[in-house]
Amino acid sequence: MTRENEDRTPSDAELAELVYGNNPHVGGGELDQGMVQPEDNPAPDAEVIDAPAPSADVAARPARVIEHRGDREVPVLPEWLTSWDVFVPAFRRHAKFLATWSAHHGVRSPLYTTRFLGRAALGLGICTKALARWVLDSENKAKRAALIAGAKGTTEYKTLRKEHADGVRARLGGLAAGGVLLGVAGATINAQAGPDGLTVATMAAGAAAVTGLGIVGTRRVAAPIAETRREEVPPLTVDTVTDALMTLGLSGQRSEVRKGNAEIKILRIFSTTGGVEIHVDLPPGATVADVIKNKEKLAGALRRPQDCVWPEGNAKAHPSRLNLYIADKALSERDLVRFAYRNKGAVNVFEDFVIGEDQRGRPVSTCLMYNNGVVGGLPGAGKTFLLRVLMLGAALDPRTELHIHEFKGTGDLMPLEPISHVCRSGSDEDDYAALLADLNAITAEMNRRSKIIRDLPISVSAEKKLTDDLAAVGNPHGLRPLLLVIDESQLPFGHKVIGKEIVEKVENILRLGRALGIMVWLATQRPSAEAIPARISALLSLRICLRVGDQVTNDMVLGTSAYQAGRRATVFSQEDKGTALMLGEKADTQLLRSAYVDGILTEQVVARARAEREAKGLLSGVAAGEEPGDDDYATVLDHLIAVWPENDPEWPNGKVWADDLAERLAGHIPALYEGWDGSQVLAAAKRHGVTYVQVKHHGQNKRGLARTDITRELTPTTDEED
Ligand SMILES: Nc1ncnc2c1ncn2[C@@H]1O[C@H](COP(=O)(O)OP(=O)(O)OP(=O)(O)O)[C@@H](O)[C@H]1O
Repeated sequence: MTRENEDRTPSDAELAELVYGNNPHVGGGELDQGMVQPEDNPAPDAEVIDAPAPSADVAARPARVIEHRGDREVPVLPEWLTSWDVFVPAFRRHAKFLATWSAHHGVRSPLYTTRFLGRAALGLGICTKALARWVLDSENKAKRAALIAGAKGTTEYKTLRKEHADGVRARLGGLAAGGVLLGVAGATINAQAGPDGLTVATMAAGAAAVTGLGIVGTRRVAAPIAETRREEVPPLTVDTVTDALMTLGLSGQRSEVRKGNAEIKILRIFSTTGGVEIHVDLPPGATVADVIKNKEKLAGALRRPQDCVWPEGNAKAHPSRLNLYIADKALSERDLVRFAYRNKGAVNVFEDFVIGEDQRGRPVSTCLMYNNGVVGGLPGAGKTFLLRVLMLGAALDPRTELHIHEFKGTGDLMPLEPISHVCRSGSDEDDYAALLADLNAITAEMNRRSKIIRDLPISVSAEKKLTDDLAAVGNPHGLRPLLLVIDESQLPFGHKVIGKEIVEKVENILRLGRALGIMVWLATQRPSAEAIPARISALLSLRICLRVGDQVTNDMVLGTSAYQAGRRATVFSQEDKGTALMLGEKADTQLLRSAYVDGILTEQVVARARAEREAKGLLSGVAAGEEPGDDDYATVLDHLIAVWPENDPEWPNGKVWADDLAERLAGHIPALYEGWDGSQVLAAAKRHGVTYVQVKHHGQNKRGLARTDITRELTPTTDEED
């Protein structure tokens, strides 16, 4: 629709008024980045369709575009002079180059000297020959010979010969005079400065002569004296970077056109911590995502390993502003990342804490509270180490209650037992049962918290969630942050008997526990649909993907189409241990090199954390000796015998229905067996080699177990006794 008052094209003055409004800071001709330049964009000839009429109100407001004028400040000093972080690495890099360059050529200097003397000898030959030719006027020899041949027998012949002889004599005289002059100069120096002065002067003249002759000889040979190492890596100049970006065919919809490439603008190239940074404006139509997708090609074109080339966007500028960071060292060649809290420092789980660094060595932080997460990666990629970093962060907030279930069975997380409420390692039936029991307990705690928080007045709990203040040490409701960690989650989730129930319970905790201060972290080496069922995956807000083998696994951890979008943890090599892509903390994926925390350091930090918990009376569960630790190796068979007397009067034939046994177990250790039915008891017994039997009782025939089968299984064989 065309409005009445827009039937005519606005004049330049009107356009300027529209754009500037009455902004006192913007002068008449000061249109800048993002603004319409009247001379560049003459008023359109066509009708303006549906353009809003400038109401007095709008015209009075400065146009929105003015807010995006860009940075008009010009840095006074270069960054390396104002930033210690930039200066030190740049200085180190140059000093290292100078030192290695000097050593390289110093070692070869005898070779260079010999080569130069050889070339000086060649130069001497060249100069002597040239002098002889000058004295004998060899240049004109052919011309002279022709003249002389033509004038043979005439007086002119004699004249010509005489002229030549005179010329030669004169030049010889000149040479002799030069010699005499040299002699006189020598005698004068001798008289003035003595024999030592003469020696010095002779040597200086000799050195000058040898240098001169060497230069003459070198010019003839046309090969450099010094051996320069051919640079494998081209320097980062405007041309090399532009050429490399050109290979990506950025704005070309049709690759043969690529006209936008002409508009790649390199804005700055400068040294920064650990490398070089390049700011680029990509051609219109291309975005940083296009470059990130083609990182591999770009690295190839820059002749650098992929993990040295890090393209990033600059959200503050515009989607086509590329900040390209080229690291000096590949990730795997860098030093291990130190744990920021190794010796001192506390963590508040409601705030960010440092878990590692990124490709530029900048600290990477995360906040555990109100987040649930997953760590995925191939075996040996560094999952357990990463989990340890997260758990130590939680441990250093003495309020946090740790519930650790590690199903790999290697005890990697057991160093955290002294501060944990629950800490188990292994994948026996009782470990699965213990997880289920713990999930039940956490669910009960979750329900308790939800009631407490619901009943709190708004003035105390405005957001109706567990806050830092509500969880303060000594709060009357016993509210504490709670961290549940399940390492190798594919095992309990895939458990034939109780797997489904575990998944349901975890899903429920993920869904409702977040706001109530319950944080869940899963780790798996097989991030398949079984390891992280879709309903659970959808509830995980932080995703950390270490090295994975294929696109499917990559996308399981980082989300659908992550691989397509260039977020590829498949590019990490075996050496990139502890290096991951992290999604969730920022709008886009972040690279994370996690801090290196081995068993010894874990123990040290745990000792510190335990001391603080002890001092504040915050030890609970296994750490406080309230629950059996994981050195209780009893299995379901031991528990069955405990509830099954040898001569059970009710079951005289030594066989009992499974349902009855389930009830007895639940009464004996409710934390483990609460809610079990007969089939779970039979499945658990089967894992320990005891199969079911049919049991007739009171006229009914049901599945059950025979006590003798259990005792046989529990009796050590002769070999074991040995
Ligand atoms: N952040 C790190 N920096 C350097 N090296 C690391 C880092 N994290 C782990 N590593 C190295 O990688 C090895 C394997 O780590 P980890 O045990 O965490 O792997 P994993 O993925 O849990 O393996 P698996 O799935 O087999 O249990 C460690 O022994 C350690 O040497």
